[in-house]
Amino acid sequence: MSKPQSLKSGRGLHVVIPSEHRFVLAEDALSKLLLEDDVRDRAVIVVSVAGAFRKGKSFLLDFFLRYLDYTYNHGMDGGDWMGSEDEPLEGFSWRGGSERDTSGLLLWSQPFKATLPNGEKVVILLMDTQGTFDSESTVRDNATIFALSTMISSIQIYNLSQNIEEDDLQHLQLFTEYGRLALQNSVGKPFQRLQFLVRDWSFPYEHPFGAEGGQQLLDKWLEIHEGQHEELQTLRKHVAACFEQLACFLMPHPGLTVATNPHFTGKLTDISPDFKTHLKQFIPMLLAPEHLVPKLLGGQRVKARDLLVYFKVYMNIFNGSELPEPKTILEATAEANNLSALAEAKEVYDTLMEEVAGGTRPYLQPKMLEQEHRRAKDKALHAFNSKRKMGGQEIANTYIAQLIKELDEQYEQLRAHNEGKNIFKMAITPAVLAVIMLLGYLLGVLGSAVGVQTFVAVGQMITITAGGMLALWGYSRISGNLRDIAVQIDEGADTIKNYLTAAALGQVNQRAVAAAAGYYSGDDKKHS
Ligand SMILES: Nc1nc2c(ncn2[C@@H]2O[C@H](COP(=O)(O)OP(=O)(O)OP(=O)(O)O)[C@@H](O)[C@H]2O)c(=O)[nH]1
Ligand SMILES: [Mg+2]
Repeated sequence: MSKPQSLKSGRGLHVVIPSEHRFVLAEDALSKLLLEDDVRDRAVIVVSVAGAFRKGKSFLLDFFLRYLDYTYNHGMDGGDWMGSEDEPLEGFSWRGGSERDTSGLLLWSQPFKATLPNGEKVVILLMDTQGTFDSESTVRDNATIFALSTMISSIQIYNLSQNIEEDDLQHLQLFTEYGRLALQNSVGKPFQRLQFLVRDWSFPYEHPFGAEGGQQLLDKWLEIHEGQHEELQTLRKHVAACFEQLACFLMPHPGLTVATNPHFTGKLTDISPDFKTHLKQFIPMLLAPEHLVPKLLGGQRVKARDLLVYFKVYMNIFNGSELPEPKTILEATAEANNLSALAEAKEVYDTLMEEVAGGTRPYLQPKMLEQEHRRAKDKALHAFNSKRKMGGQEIANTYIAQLIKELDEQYEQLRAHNEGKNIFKMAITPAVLAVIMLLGYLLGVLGSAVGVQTFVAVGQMITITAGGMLALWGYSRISGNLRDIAVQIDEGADTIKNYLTAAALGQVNQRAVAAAAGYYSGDDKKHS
């Protein structure tokens, strides 16, 4: 048998390192740890502790280390694994104070080799995590660390202070949902065991310290009953659907020295006996050989060398651009408010425009249509602005810009649709072009009759050009291509039509004036 390793020679190995709100995998360190000869082919048990910062996570893990060292490095069983009364607590870095300590993810540099009751050789890895909700981390940072540690571990300990509260469950929902997205098409429940651990539990007269009281409290919290608001039900169903096993343990307060004395070094003498008693229950409950939970993915045991691959894949996903950005509750609510106001404003616009330019309405003069668009747009903007929204004007402004863009696009479509209704206009362009062709032809005939070749050439050119335009216009109208050119031809034909109409009317007027003048002069003669 190999010589037992000393805990003192181990250390917390930084395997996921934060860097400017992204996380970097320390691949070399992780490979060295997981690809070691007698480790790589063993199934892994990964025990992680996660939760809010400054709540004694690393401190707790150092007691895990003592138990694991005693049981698996020294092969001892049942005795006093906690160590001597005045030995400082060492291992993963922990300390008092209000500033966060742990960053990223750490694994203990010495994997503990264990044998399950069925003879299977496994390896236990302890994971310490960056606390959530410190002043430096974004929602995305918190979600990434929590989700990643939940995905990698077979037991995730959710470390809570004093009680389980609704927002603890809401954060759990947000973070596990983020992890579930990253796992994509996993079948069944995506994660294994979630162990709630309530620190400083102060109501043992309601639910006693330990696993039983914890289970009572957890059952109460996760209960779904009739009349409960749907939102609360969804949250509870989500938590239950994410984990294979859920459990809870209530820990007593460790005493004022632990909580407040800056010179406290972790000596057992300074810790309340109640706390130590419950640590002695809690830790073997998770780490004794018969309670170890090997890491499973897709129903298969994960070996240490596989874990390395999973780390790499997950890190790529979290650092990539596929996952949506997790948002603060305010951001998400503001977005929802603004989106619903935007939808209502669009409805106002659609209803007003439907009345004047809907499918069953006749063709409308473009100028009138534009006026109606302006009016409906103003009303829509007014509807958007008068709706109460969270998030302030700055966020609202981005949605106003989006609303204006969408309404203008809608107007463009209505305009094109309106043009399509103008049958008269559809007939004008080919008629004008046909008249021009005819005029060109007549000019050619006249030219050859009087023997002026220039007239013949100009006439032919006019006929050919007008014919070409007619063909192009027809092609565009049928195929929908070259719409700009067709619109220009329409405009040109319209101008020529107006000019010809004006000219013809001018002629008619002149004749009428002349006829009237003739009538009166004839009359005069008659009357004279
Ligand atoms: N009240 C109370 N304090 C505790 C408990 N366990 C440890 N502490 C104290 O909490 C402080 C923080 O301990 P850490 O283990 O560094 O806390 P952490 O959660 O790892 O903190 P971060 O790494 O910053 O997230 C230390 O002063 C511990 O003495 C507990 O059960 N209750
Ligand atoms: Mg810590």
